[in-house]
Amino acid sequence: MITLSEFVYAKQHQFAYATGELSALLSSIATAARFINREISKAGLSDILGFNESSNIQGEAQTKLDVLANERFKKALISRGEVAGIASEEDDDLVIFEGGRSQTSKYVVLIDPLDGSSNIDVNVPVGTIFSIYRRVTPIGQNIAIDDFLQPGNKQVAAGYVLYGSSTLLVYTTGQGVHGFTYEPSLGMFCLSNENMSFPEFGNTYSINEGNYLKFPDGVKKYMKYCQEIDKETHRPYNSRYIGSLVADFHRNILKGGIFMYPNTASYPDGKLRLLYECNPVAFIAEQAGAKATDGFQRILDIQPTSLHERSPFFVGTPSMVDQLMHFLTS
Ligand SMILES: O=P(O)(O)OC[C@H]1O[C@](O)(COP(=O)(O)O)[C@@H](O)[C@@H]1O
Ligand SMILES: [Mg+2]
Ligand SMILES: [Mg+2]
Repeated sequence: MITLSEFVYAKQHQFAYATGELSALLSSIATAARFINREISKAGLSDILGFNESSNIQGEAQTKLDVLANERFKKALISRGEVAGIASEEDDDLVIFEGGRSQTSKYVVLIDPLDGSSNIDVNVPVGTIFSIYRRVTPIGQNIAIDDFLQPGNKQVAAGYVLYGSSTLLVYTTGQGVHGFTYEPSLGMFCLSNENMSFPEFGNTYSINEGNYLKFPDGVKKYMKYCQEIDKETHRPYNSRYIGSLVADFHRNILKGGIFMYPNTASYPDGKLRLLYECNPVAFIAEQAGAKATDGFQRILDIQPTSLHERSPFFVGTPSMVDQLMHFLTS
């Protein structure tokens, strides 16, 4: 078995930047993920379920696990010298690390500490999503918002952790997508899925059909297309929706398929957050041979303007995204 740090070390010559920095960053994320995995696996026996008496800047009630995961990832990233600061779904503003780090450390991390919060209390898979950039502000100056508002095509690494029937950490640095399964008796993430790639063909569509009446016409037409009977094109497709982006995406990267969260009447700009949900998942998707768009442009080319901005998100098997785009643009 090859552990995460052994694999990253062996591959470090592929990482465009200084030796060891990436493995340090990934191992701090793995450390926090191990802790969260332990808390989730025994959640029913502890008081970790339910809501905290707080809400985040998006007005969403924070679950206790949202808050715990946020604190745990911050603690793990602060303990490393490479990170100058982070932005998190659960923090209204940037978290600039002290002790000179803001002037000297090279990386910033954007994170969704707990993805799929609505599924925590019902024992359905949830995740963590992270995105890593090199700072643009010169060393010696304090990092600022511009270091975080970089387009997704500038990411140096991205990944997710899926806390499911088994726990996986999946990441990319732009040289393919690799998955590591948590081995509890070793307490380590071990290589289980090297060079992951989307199957060429997909027959699963994933969308919250409960919002059907609120969807743009193009999305409604595409859903009808998915539901039509046509043996030649393997339709009707299967409809699968877990309600945790990480879990829905992970199923599709293994089996093929398309995930869609359009703009709706309730979320005119979409629900998912560009910086710490759409961009990292889009980077992984493209590295695995898939496509990711907001319905008009490549997600990774969007120039962000605010930390918690939302975006419509369509990601998956290229032929399925192309078919959707045909309905969205015609
Ligand atoms: O319940 P809805 O509206 O379908 O939304 C589900 C989506 O919202 C999310 O839960 C948002 O993420 P958070 O749980 O991190 O806020 C996604 O994981 C998921 O894809
Ligand atoms: Mg999320
Ligand atoms: Mg979240």
